[in-house]
Amino acid sequence: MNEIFSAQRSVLIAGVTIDGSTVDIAIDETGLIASIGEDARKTIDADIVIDGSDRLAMPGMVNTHTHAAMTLLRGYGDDMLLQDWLSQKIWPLEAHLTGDDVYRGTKLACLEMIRSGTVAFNDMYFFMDRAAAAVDEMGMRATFAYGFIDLGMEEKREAEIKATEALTTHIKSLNNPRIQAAVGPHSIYTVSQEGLSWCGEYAKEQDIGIHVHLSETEKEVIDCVAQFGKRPAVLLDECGCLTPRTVAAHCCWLDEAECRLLGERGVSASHNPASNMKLAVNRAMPYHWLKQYGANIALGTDGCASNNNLDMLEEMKFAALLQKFAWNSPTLLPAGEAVSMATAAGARALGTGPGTLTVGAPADIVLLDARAACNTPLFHADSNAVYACNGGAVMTVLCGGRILMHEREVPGEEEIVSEAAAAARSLVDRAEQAS
Ligand SMILES: C[C@H]1O[C@@H](n2cnc3c(N)ncnc32)[C@H](O)[C@@H]1O
Ligand SMILES: [Zn+2]
Repeated sequence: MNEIFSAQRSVLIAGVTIDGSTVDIAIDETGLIASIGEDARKTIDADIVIDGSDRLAMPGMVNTHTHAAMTLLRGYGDDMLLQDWLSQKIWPLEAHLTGDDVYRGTKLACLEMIRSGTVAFNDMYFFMDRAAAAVDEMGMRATFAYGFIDLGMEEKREAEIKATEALTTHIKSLNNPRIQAAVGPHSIYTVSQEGLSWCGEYAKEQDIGIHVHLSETEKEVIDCVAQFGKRPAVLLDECGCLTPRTVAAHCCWLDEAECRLLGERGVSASHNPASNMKLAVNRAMPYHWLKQYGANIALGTDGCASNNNLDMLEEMKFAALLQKFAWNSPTLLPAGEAVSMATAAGARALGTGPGTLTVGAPADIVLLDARAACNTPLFHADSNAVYACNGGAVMTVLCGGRILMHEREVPGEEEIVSEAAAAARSLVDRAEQAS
């Protein structure tokens, strides 16, 4: 059994169901889908054969907004207002984080994501070299941005610039096609205009993406208009931070003109419905406007302290339900669109491929249990995936043709869990001793 996890080999998924038809998926040793069809098994002499009977194949999911190592803060502070939650609970604890904590927390996050069908994620946090090491070991894809926060102080800005440059240099030196760097200005309320402009220019110069929080709360918009006389998306745009490689998380309080601006700039909006409802930001991302103006609308969970898990199957349901409820329209964001947000749109946001099960695409593939209660009866696979199932229905996960989980087994799981639990305990102890 363990052999199947070890190395990159050619793989045949035999007799699996896609869109109601039974097909084979052949994956070559470079990790690409070589053929899909009734006779795909004849096209390769596969090293590994996965039995696809009783399995539904879907593209691997992409979580476009995470703070992965915040798994260690799961349940540490709940049921609070965003500003209080960040300033009273989260930031004081994060002040004690170490690189080892981030490594262990990110391993736990990867484990959780793999177990619920996610193959790639867009991360903003600290000690990102250690997060990258965790992702490399787990075999996933990720984009890493150092969370740039200067609070308007020039001295701090210099330090954040150095940290951003160091991370970019480090990630580029890894030369790992699964791991990318991005620039991570935290938000317009934690980064000065000088800082934002530096981020925009640096991303352009380095030819990398931008990962930012945008219009999460009404307070962010009101304060921005009072201070700068313009709305947050306009400010970001003037600082060069709205690009086709920008992922803007939340986007709850955008007005129609800002949605048009995001569409014009080709920005990806990451919808984070569970976090938004938990922190009661009190407005749902205007999906209809973003769609109308052609923004790429993807999906994310946010960190585990505001969700409190990383299950993208659950997140699809939250997205579909929140949009319908908030905009009073049961036809808004149907199941098929929710699946596209979690797969193709996410892959487009991070540039990891088409995010579809097509010949030539990276073999980022999830196999769901067709026999699970949540998949019974099976009238519409997308409907069950979005409205009935959660990550527990995920049986097998491949990323770039490599098998990361098979029949719900992930190598090293027990150790990852126990080390993360110990790291979380020790982090809280250190913070409490210091206070
Ligand atoms: C990268 C930084 O972003 C913080 N962070 C985590 N969740 C949110 C959120 N919903 N809104 C704003 N910031 C957040 C992390 O706690 C870290 O300090
Ligand atoms: Zn966030």
